[in-house]
Amino acid sequence: MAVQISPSILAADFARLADEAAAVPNADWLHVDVMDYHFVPNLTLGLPVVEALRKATSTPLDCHLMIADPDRWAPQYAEAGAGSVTIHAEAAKAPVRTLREIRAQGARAGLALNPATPVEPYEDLLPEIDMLLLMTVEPGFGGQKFLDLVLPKIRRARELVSRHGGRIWVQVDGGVDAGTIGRCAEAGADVFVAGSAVYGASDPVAAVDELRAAATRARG
Ligand SMILES: O=C(CO)[C@H](O)[C@H](O)COP(=O)(O)O
Ligand SMILES: [Fe+2]
Repeated sequence: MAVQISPSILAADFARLADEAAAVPNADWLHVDVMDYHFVPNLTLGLPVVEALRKATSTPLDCHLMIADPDRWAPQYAEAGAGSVTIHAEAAKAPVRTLREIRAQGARAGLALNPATPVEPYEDLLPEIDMLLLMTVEPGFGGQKFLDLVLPKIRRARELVSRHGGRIWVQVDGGVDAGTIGRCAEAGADVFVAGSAVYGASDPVAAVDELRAAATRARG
């Protein structure tokens, strides 16, 4: 699968979200970080903002739910028109049911793992998902430093996914920039979230192009 870039609006100006979405027409997705002050010590936005953003842009929304009760809320994000909805393995109590409900609403279903959460215990869930999100920072805040210790897990995730037919995308999220994206791509990631590296750049379009080129080069 070709490299995909998903700029995170966490690093955008929340007062001008429609303009910020329009600022990256070359992005494959818009990454929407939903935080609830419970699963992570930060609060961002919820369903009404996702509904408004969906109407404001044709770029598909990649919703990353960092919330304590994804089983209750995730299907509603799919219903609101998100193209992809990702729940955290550490938070979901009924992941099989929730992932199936996301898919039943027509969205891609994602499973996210914190840096210290191993991938192997979730192998049996792979048939239920379309994307595995590997956090490369502790979730909760943008602008953190990329954690190299996740690189071996990206490799193991790519191996597992390949064994299951290679249909599942491997996404990395946190501290991804022109300096770190190559290592992620080389390890097997194919979808790259970047907040600060895109919205903190003077030319967000050029930043997306540069990230895509660096990841594509690293994959060889
Ligand atoms: O999920 C997230 C944080 O929990 C964000 O998507 C991530 O941190 C992106 O921001 P940056 O590229 O600045 O690290
Ligand atoms: Fe995220």
